[in-house]
Amino acid sequence: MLLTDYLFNESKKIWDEYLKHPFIVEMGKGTLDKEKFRNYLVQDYLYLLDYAKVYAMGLIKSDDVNHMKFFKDSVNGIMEDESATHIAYLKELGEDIKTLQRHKLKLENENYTNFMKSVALTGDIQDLIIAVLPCAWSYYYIAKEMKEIYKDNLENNYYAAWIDSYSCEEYRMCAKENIDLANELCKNIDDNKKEKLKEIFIKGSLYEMEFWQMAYKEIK
Ligand SMILES: Cc1ncc(C[n+]2csc(CCO)c2C)c(N)n1
Repeated sequence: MLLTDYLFNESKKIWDEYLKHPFIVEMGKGTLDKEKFRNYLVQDYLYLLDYAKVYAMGLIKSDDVNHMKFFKDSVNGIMEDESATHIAYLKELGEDIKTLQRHKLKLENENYTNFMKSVALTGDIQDLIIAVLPCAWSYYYIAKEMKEIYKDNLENNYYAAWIDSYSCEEYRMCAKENIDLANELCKNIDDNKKEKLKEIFIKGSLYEMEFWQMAYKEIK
């Protein structure tokens, strides 16, 4: 069995809870409070800056030129393409884009990015790719499921562009490249390492849930 199939099975319960989370359900129905969405995007913009640093560390820890290029291209994709969807929504919501990076990280956000940065600094390249995988993969999983569950609700849904940006073919490929690299880098691991990687993957999946919870629970 592929390592990523194993990790998916071990975390599926958590991932299916994402789909029931009120933030996701209300986005799907189009009823989510726009102020909550705006605060979420500001936090997520800051999150992406730290996330890009983790991929930059992946480049440093790689010893294969194709892997280096993957991490380089990922930094670019995160800092240009993904941030662009955030910025388009944030502009429309009246947020001042020039001062975005001055916002303060909320605790749950900081805990999550500190976790990934610490794995990136103290672990090996296998630990690193597994720490970022719930992030790179779960958004595709969520958006793809939302597209099906809420298919009759998307025409005039304010959040349809968000759902589209994470369920589109380009993003499917992005998630797949991360999954494929994880399987390639981890193809010769022993059972101890597999157990360690499972713990990293589950922790990342739980931090993703905390992020949705953080986004939903407070307006500011
Ligand atoms: C909290 C949080 N988790 C995951 C993503 C999704 N995401 C972040 S970077 C990236 C590209 C993968 O290389 C993707 C899909 C997000 N935006 N915010």
